[in-house]
Amino acid sequence: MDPFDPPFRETYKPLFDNHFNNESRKGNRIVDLQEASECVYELPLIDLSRLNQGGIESEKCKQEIAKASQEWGFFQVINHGVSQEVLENMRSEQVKAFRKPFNDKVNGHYVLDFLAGSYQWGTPSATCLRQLAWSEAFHVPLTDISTIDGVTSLRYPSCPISTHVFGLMPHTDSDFLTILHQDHVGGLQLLKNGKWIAVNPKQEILIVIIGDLFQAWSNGTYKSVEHRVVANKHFERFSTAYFLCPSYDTIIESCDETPIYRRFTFKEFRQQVQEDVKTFGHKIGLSSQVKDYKIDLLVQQYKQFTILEEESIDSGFARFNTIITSLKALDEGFSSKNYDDLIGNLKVHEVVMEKDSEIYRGKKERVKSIALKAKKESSDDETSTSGSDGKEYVMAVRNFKKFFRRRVNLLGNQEKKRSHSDKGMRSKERMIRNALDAVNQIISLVIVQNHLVTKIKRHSLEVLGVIVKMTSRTKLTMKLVLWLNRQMRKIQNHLGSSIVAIRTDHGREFDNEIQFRAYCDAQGITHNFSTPRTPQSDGVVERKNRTLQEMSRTMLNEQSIPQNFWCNAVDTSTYIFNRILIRPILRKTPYEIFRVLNKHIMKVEESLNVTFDESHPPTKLSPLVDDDVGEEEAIENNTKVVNNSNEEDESIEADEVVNIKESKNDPL
Ligand SMILES: O=C(O)CCC(=O)C(=O)O
Ligand SMILES: [Fe+2]
Ligand SMILES: [Mg+2]
Repeated sequence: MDPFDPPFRETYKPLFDNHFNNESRKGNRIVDLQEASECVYELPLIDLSRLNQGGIESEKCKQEIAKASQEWGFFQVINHGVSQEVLENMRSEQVKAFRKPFNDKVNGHYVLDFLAGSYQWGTPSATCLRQLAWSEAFHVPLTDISTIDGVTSLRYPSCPISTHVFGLMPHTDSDFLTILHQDHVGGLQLLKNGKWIAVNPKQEILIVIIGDLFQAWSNGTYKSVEHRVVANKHFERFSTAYFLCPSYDTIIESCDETPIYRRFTFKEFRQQVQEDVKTFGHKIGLSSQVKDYKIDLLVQQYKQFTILEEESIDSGFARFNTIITSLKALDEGFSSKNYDDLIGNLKVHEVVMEKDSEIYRGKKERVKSIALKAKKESSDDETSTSGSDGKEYVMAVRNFKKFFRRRVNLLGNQEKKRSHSDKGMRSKERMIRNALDAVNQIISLVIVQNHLVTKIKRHSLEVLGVIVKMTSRTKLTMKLVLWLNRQMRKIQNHLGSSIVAIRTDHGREFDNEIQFRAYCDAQGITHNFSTPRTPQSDGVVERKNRTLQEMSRTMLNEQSIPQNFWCNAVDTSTYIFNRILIRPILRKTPYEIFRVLNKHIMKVEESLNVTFDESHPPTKLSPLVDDDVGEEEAIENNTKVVNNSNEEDESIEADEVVNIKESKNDPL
C-alpha cells in the first residue's frame, strides 16, 4: 500500500473482520473476472467524424448512436475531437493530484485548488464489504456557479482483495449522459442481457453512457445502463468521467402520450436517490419515479427476505423493517394483487406461529402479538436473564428458523388470483395492517433489546425464538391481581405482619377495577386512594416514576419505536436504573444496596425499608408472563451480584434507594 492510498483497511476494519472471519464466506466471491471476459460481444464503436460528412453518412451515424443507446445504453466513440494531447495532459495532472499525501487530499492542499469536500473515497455508508468502493475521486466543477455539472477524476488503487470488493459498485448514472475516459488497466464492465461485459480500454476512445435522465426523457427508449468497475489486484487505475447534468430545477418529462415516469425535477430525483441509498443501502433510481414499480419491488423484497448468513440479526431486522415501513408508507397505492399476496403470506405466519408457539409454550394460548426473546451467548455474565435452558433454546431456534423458512417456501402458493367483495377487502386491509404491525413489533423489540445491551454487545444477541401470546383486557386484570397477591404475600412474610391497607393513586389499574376491589374485599384489605391530582403525597414514587418515564420516552423516540413497546422500554429503564450509580459517592448501585450479604450469617438480606421486587410488573399493556421461575431461584440468581457492605445500607435515604419494580425477563 502506498502512503497516498486511502486507509481502507483501518477505516473499514469491522467490514473486513466481518467478511473474512466468517468461514462460510470462503470461496464466496463477489467478482469473478473470468465471468466478464468470456463473453464475446461486439461493443458498439462509432466514428464521430462521420457526423461532419453530412448527408447519408451523417444520418447513418446518428442512427447507429440511437440504436446503441436503445440496445446497450452505451457506445464508444473515436475521432471525437478531443485531442490525444489533451487526454494525456489530463491523465498526468490526475496522477499528480492523487499522488499527494492522503491528508492533503482530504484537507486540501495549495496545489490542489479544489473546493472543500471535492475529495471522496470509499463508501462511508457501507455496511458490508460488497458496498465499499475501492476508489478515490476528486470532483472538479466546470463552472463556478454549478457544482453539479463537472468532471470527476477517479483513481482505483491496486486492491489485494480484488475479488471481494468492487472498485465501484454496480450502478446507473443519475445524470443525462456520461462521457468517460479510462486508462490502459481496464476494469469497467457493463450489464447486457444479465451478463457483465468488460469494456476493453483503448487510449483514444471515449465511452458514452446514457444516464437516468435521458432514459426518463426518452420515455424508456434509451437505456440507462448498469455498469461497475472491478478492482485490480496488481495495478492502480485512473479514469475521468464527465457528467452532463441539467440545472436542479429542470423538469424531466417525456412528451410521449403515455409517459412511464411521473414528471420530476432533477433536484427531486437527486434527493430521492440520496434518500434511497440511506434507507435501502443502494440506489433505486428511476423506478422510484414509478410508484407501482416501487411497490412491486418492495413486495418482492419482502417475499424474498432472508437474513444473510454473514449478517447480524440487528442489520437483518433493520433491513426488514425498512421494507415494511416503506410498504406501509405506500399503502394507499396497493393493488389488490399485492394485498392478496401479502395477506396470504401473513396468514401463513400466523398459522406457523400459532403452531410453533404451542409446541414451544406447551400451552393453548391464542396467538396474537409476537416478541422475540434474546439469549446471550456467554454464560459468564453474572446476571442470569433469559432463564431458558439448552433444550428450550434449541427448540426456539428451530421455531424461529421454521418461521422464516416456511414463509419463504410458501410464497409460491400465493400466486392464484381471487376476487373479493368490498367487505372482504376491508377486513383484509385491516388484517394486513395488524399483521404488519405485528411484524414491526418483533423488529422493534429486538431493537429495544439490542440497543441496550452494551455489556454483551460483543457477543451480539442471538434470536432465541418467537414467543407468541395474547392477553385480553380481562385476563390482564386477573393477572394484575395475581401479581399483586404474590407481592403482598411476599411483603407480609418479609415483615412478619399482615397488610391491612394499601394506598394507591387513582391509576386506572387500581381504581374502577372490579377484580381489584373484589380481591381487596376478600382479603380484608382497605384500599385507600391518595388525593387526586396531588402527586406530592406520593413524592418518592412519582419522582422515580418520572425518571423512568423520561428514560423510556427517550429510548422509544431515539429508535422510532411504536408506543406499544412502552412496557418493554420501562422494563429496560428500570433495569438500567437499578444498576447505575445514582449517587456516585455511595459507590453502590440500587441493586447492590437492596441485596446485602450479611457476613456474620453469610446470608443475603434485603434492606428493611425497601422490598426488592423480582416479579413481572403489571404494566397496562404488557402481556404478563407467568412466573415460571420460583422465587428462591430468582434470589439465587441475584445473590451473585451482592455486595458485602451492610452498614452503608442504613445510611441511605429511602428517597435514593426506592425500589423500582423490574421485570424478570429484563432485556439483558
Ligand atoms: O471509472 C470508471 O470507469 C467508471 C466511473 C463511473 O461509472 C462513474 O463515476 O459513475
Ligand atoms: Fe457511472
Ligand atoms: Mg399513577
